[in-house]
This record gives sequence, structure tokens and C-alpha cells, in this order.
Amino acid sequence: MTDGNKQLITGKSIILRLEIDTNRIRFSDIVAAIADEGGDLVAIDVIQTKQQMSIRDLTVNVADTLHTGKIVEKMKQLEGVVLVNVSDRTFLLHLGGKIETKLKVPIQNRDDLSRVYTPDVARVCMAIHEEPRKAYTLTIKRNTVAVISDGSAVLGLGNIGPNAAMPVMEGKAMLFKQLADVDAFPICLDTQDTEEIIRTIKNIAPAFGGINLEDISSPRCFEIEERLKQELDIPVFHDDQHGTAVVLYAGLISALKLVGKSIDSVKVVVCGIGAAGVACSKILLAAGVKELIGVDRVGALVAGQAYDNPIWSWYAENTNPNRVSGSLRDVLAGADVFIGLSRGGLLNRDDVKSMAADPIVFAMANPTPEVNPEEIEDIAAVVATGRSDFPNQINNVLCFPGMFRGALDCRAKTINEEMKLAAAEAIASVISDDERNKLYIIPSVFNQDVAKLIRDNVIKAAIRTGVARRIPREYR
Ligand SMILES: NC(=O)C1=CN([C@@H]2O[C@H](COP(=O)(O)OP(=O)(O)OC[C@H]3O[C@@H](n4cnc5c(N)ncnc54)[C@H](O)[C@@H]3O)[C@@H](O)[C@H]2O)C=CC1
Ligand SMILES: CC(=O)C(=O)O
Ligand SMILES: [Mg+2]
Repeated sequence: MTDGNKQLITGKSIILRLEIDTNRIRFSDIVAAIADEGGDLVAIDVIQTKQQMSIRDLTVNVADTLHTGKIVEKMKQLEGVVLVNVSDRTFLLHLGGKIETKLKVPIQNRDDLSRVYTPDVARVCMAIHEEPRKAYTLTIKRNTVAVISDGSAVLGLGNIGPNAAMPVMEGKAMLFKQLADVDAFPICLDTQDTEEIIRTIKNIAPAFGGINLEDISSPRCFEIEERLKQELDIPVFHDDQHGTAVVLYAGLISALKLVGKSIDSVKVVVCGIGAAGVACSKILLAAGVKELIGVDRVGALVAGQAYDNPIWSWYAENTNPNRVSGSLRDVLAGADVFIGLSRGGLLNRDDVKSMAADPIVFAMANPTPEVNPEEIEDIAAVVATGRSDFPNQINNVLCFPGMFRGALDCRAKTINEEMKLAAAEAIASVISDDERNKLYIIPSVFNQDVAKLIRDNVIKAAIRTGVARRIPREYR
């Protein structure tokens, strides 16, 4: 196996602020020095010029942190150059957070003030008090989703806590807004106690039209979601389970079409039987996969074994019909499909070579996939990851914006199996047979059709299954 901590070489951009003594060095020498170190100079901004002195920001594409260090050292060695500052564009994007609240109407005078606030606001409060469902028409509730994490399973980074989880939750909130005009609030809880999480979410629920649970580790996530679904009358959706399962299913239908295999005949190995792995496996079983084997730290899950994780016992009883045991490498031999929802770097080229002809590899761990796509692109029929910088991004971001747009628009009480299946069908329908190819099995996050198609399909499914509390005009 490859080293699990191995990071992929990922391109990033840095900005070097240089104070240049133009009497002592030519700008072209600086450009050459950057090129010598393999840096790709993509932009130059002149910040200030005085006699003999010029302050410039140079944007340079680099491979990784090590590469940044080399270029920085080179700049420090140049005569006539002072390195004022180095900034990373990703960090700059996060400065001060990524979202803010905005007013729908300005408060310009006392009259406005007394309407949006006291005294007139009291009449609106009392209207809701008398008829609670008016909260949907007279407050933000009709368009709000809480994106809630306890920081216990943040991407594949593990239990990094609520403060460190915030950038992911802010990112999800941005995506909700941009892709589906949903106002989402990132909320990271300073507790990992199941009961306390349930209590807290129930207590803040009145402000929200839906709850999107995010990056809460298994098996606690299953109870938290189930209990909240029973105890709240708004949709509760654990994105890592169901959003991922919806997109995975859409991606797999498409990949199987490409290689000409049918879902009931393929051998599928899922690595990482946590929140995402369990939900993805359930959707595959429902879709007709017969030979499904789950692998976690303990190896392949086999019926009859004692596991301290109750979901693994359930999993073992309901999968692995031939009771195959062993390591990931052992059970992967002859498999048609690998689905990774574990952690980076667990799979290598030899493992993929041991799979059946035309192997499908979905290495979906973030930020580092189970295998670097570049390592296997010539031997796999289809490779997909969860990342934005490789083709075929299988990521729950394709699902959650449209899913909640639909659920909010019909004021669904819950998000049920029919709505999830409807969302998967919507995603799968975007790519036609003519368009489908090895590098295009799933639509892009930026495809404008996706969220709208999911929304429409989800509303229809909600109406059909009786969970819609409002019928949008176009469906009346
Ligand atoms: N592409 C996508 O849309 C999504 C990707 N993910 C990724 O999937 C991974 C898991 O996420 P969750 O299910 O939310 O976390 P989780 O913590 O619930 O599950 C992770 C599972 O991986 C297992 N695991 C860890 N090391 C392993 C190893 N060496 N061999 C086999 N199994 C191992 C753990 O024991 C655990 O059961 C993360 O990397 C996450 O970023 C999760 C959700 C969506
Ligand atoms: C995409 C996502 O939700 C995750 O990796 O956890
Ligand atoms: Mg997640």
C-alpha cells in the first residue's frame, strides 16, 4: 500500500510582494529566477513606484508547499530585492470568512425603523404567535438551512474540532447560495455528545426551514439524524450519507453505461464503512448490486464476526454473500468497481491492475483521494474523485443545493427515499449517451441545469409521496 499520508501534488497560487531596487536588478532577472525554480508567473501588479524603487505583487503558480519554499529562498538571495510578504491565494480568500449577511430592504428613516423593528414588528410577532405556520411567510425560515457540524469527521481530516471545521461549513453555505439561492448558516457545535447535539439542534430549529448535518462521524451520525428526523417537522439530511449516495449512484449508472456492465452483475468493493460508505452501500443494494463487499480498518466485513461498531454488524449481514475475508487488496482482486470513502493513499496501481477488465475507480476521500488519478488513468476505464481539480467530480455538492431548494419550495416535512432517488435520476439525466466519455460521466458543479432539475424532480417526488406541505404554483 502507498503511504496513507502522501499528499497529491496540487497546484496553488502564491503572491510574492517584492520591493525592487531597479538600479541593482532588472525585472527580467527576477522573472528568470522564478522560472529557474519552476514557478509559473501568471500576473504582475505594480503597487508603488518611486525613483529606483518599485513594489510589485507577483502571482506565481506553484506545485506545493515545498516548491513555495524554494521560490521564496531564491527571492531572498537576489541582490536588490526585499521580499516584503508571501501570501497564499487560498488563505486570502478565507480572510475574515467567506460569507456575510445582507439586508433585503435598507433602514433609511424612523418610519422604516419602527416597521422593521419596534413597535410595528410586534404585530408581525403576534401574527406568527397566533398562526405558527406564518413563520414561513413572515421570517427567513422559508429559505434557510443550518449547516451543522461537530467537527468530528471533517472531510477525511478526522476529528479536528468545531473551529477548524468552519471553513468547510462556510464553503457549503456559499455553494447553497450560489447554486440554489438558499440562505445557509454554518454552525459548528462545541460538543460531540449525541444527546447534547440533538438537544441543541432542536433548540435552534425554529429559525430554519431545513437542517443539513455535515461531517459528523459514524456511528453517532446515524442516531443523531434518525432522532432529529423523528423529532423535528423540517427536513433533516445528513449530507455525507445521502448527498454522497445520490451523486455516487448517478455517477455509477453513467460509468456502467460507458463500460457496458449491468448493476446487478458487478462486484463492488467499498472502502471506508463510515457515514458515506454505509449510505452509498445502501443505495447500491437498493439499486440491485448483489456482490458488495465493505472494507474498513479491520479488513473485509464478514457475517458472523463480532464488531464493536453495530452498523458494521448490520453491514456484514447484508453484504458479502460469499463471506470473503481479508485485506482491501485481497478482496479487490476481480472487482469491477472500487468506491473509496475512507482516507487518502490507500490504493495503488497494482491494486487497480488486480481488478476485472475496465475497472471503475471512484476514489472519493477528500482532500486526498485513495489513489492519485494520474497514477492509474491509463489502466482504469473510469476514474472519479471528490475534488474540483480533476475530471469527474463525484461530490455531494452536486446534490445538496438542488435537494434543499426543492424541499424548501414545497415545504417538505422530510426528505424521503423517493426524493433522493429522484435527485439521482435528475443528475444522471444531464449527460446524454452521446456526450458521455471517460472524462465526463457526471455533470459539472457549474452546470446550471443540475440544481434546477433536482429541485423539480424532488418537488414532484415530495408531492407524490405526500410530504409536501405547499404545492408550488407550477404544480397546482
Ligand atoms: N466525495 C464526496 O462527496 C464525499 C467524500 N467523503 C469522504 O469520505 C471519507 C469518509 O467520510 P465520512 O464517511 O464522512 O467519515 P467517517 O469517519 O464516518 O468514515 C470514515 C471511515 O473510513 C474508515 N477508515 C479510515 N482509515 C481506513 C483504512 N486505512 N482502511 C479502511 N477504512 C478506513 C474509518 O474507520 C471509518 O469507518 C472522507 O475522506 C470524506 O472526505 C465523504 C462524504 C462525501
Ligand atoms: C464532500 C464532503 O462532504 C466531504 O468530503 O466530507
Ligand atoms: Mg462532508
